[in-house]
Amino acid sequence: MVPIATLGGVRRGIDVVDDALLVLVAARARLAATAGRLKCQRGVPVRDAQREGAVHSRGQRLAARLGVPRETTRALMDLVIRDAHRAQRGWDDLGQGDVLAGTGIVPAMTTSAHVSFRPAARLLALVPPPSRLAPLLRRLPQRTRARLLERAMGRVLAVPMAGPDLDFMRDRRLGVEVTDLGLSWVVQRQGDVLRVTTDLAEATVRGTATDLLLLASRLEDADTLFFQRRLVLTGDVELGLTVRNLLERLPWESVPLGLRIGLNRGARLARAARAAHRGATADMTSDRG
Ligand SMILES: C=C(O[C@@H]1C=C(C(=O)O)C=C[C@H]1O)C(=O)O
Repeated sequence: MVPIATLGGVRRGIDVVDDALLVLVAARARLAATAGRLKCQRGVPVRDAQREGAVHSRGQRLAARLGVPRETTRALMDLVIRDAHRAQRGWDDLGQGDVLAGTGIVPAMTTSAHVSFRPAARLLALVPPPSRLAPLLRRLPQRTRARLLERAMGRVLAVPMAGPDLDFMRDRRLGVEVTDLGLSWVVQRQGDVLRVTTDLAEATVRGTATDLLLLASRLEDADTLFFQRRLVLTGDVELGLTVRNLLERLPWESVPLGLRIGLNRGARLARAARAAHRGATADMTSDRG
């Protein structure tokens, strides 16, 4: 029998998620401190019940799509809003923004609580790069990984599959290789579904997890990614070019909204984390130099 994921492996996954949660909570508090400073400078009250209501509603809308219970969402949003108030303490106590406005007097907190993008970049640099997640993913049995990819492709490509766009994929074998995760699959259209097979690929799309996610979420277009060679096609040229053309004109609006939002946020986070990692590496190099 194929072993199911181990408890130790699952717990390492939970640790990664917990780390990411705390990084996001810290980033939110810093942004809230900046919002507090800006409101104080403009002379408007730091607390804003209307905005808090909107924050709760947005959270509930996304939670409903993701299947997160209402109560969990309510409690979580309450907690982070309370944390924002804590981060804004000082601006709130001044409560005299309108008095200070126009006087040229800048409260001391402007400098101490000032939030630049560098601390945000430092926080993002804590998000584990895909290469650190690779061992975790590789622990999943091959069959589970294959089913996950089949389900993801099934959802993203449901509409083009129903039309003629993907007819060319019938009985053709396309490889997908995620270089930094050390993972690869060969996909074949069988009937009206895409299946992962153990046969050799005729053509392969290769790229990092972040670049493939940027492609899937449409934050960067296929043309740019291939032109800059961040995505590379190898093997059967004709099949490769057909796939490339298809990627360029995939009907993005046909992807379910919840999935589009999830992909978009995931891709943005991955891109920002990658930029932060590169920045951190550059910093370390220049510190040494
Ligand atoms: C961060 C802000 O300040 C406060 C904190 C909020 C939050 O945590 O979302 C929302 C409204 C304000 O009470 C803001 O006005 O955006």
